Amino acid sequence: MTEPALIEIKGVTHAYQTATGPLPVLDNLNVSVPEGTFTAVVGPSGCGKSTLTKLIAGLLRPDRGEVWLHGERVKSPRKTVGMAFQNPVLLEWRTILDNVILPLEIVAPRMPKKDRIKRAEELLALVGLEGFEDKRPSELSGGMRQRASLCRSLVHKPDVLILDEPFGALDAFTREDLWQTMHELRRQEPFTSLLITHDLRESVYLADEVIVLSGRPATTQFVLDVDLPGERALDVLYQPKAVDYLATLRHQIQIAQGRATQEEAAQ
Ligand SMILES: Nc1ncnc2c1ncn2[C@@H]1O[C@H](COP(=O)(O)OP(=O)(O)OP(=O)(O)O)[C@@H](O)[C@H]1O
Repeated sequence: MTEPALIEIKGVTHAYQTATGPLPVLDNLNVSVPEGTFTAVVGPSGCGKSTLTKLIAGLLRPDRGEVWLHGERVKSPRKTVGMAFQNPVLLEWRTILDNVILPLEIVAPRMPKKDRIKRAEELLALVGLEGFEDKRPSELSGGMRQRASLCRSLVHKPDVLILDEPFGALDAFTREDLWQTMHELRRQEPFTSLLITHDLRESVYLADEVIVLSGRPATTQFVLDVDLPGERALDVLYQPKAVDYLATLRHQIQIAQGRATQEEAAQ
């Protein structure tokens, strides 16, 4: 028997209740993320990508269908999910180290303080923030704050790391640095991740599989298996295979936006 995937979205349908009536956002969506893999989700703006992350984290309940995490049905917020967003929301009254430690205070209150500090310091060193432990968030650049936020989302070793456009607000060079940091983090402490992004290059560089969602209400329109080496240098994006992937994804997004057809994509 094959192991169930770590994240299983089975036939999920969801609508928001608005003043003008229900707004259908997800329609019979099926997504499966095996343990240890990195899945990226792309799709037109407003199609329901963030809604999907809230369902996985247990912050929303689907109208129909089921969300499973590690063999358990998700019915309420989960401590075993780490999340990082476009805006890192670090607490200014805490140092960088204390910001990173915060999830351990909630999830592992009995963990000795020295162990919490050691764990946070190790992660900060891994993302290149050694020496910045005692700084306040406002003393760091945007890219450094996002690195600290990644440490905070991983400090309690969550089953799954959900990344909702975490690099979207960064300049292109900082973003590429962070992509490499993600590969390094994954190598040092493997985790299962679901990344929401608008950046197709980012999806191909980071993910093992890219899921293209259709326009709202979203369903799975296309799945790309990224057959590139696990350890990727940035130049991989200029190799013919990656360039083909990017062209395919661009076309699929145009289809999702209603600007092209599957027949045109096949030509
Ligand atoms: N709490 C809410 N109540 C009502 N409508 C909502 C709510 N949250 C999101 N929506 C609407 O649901 C739709 C999907 O939103 P969602 O944030 O999931 O899309 P998205 O694909 O992540 O968007 P983007 O790519 O622009 O970040 C949007 O039209 C949004 O306006």
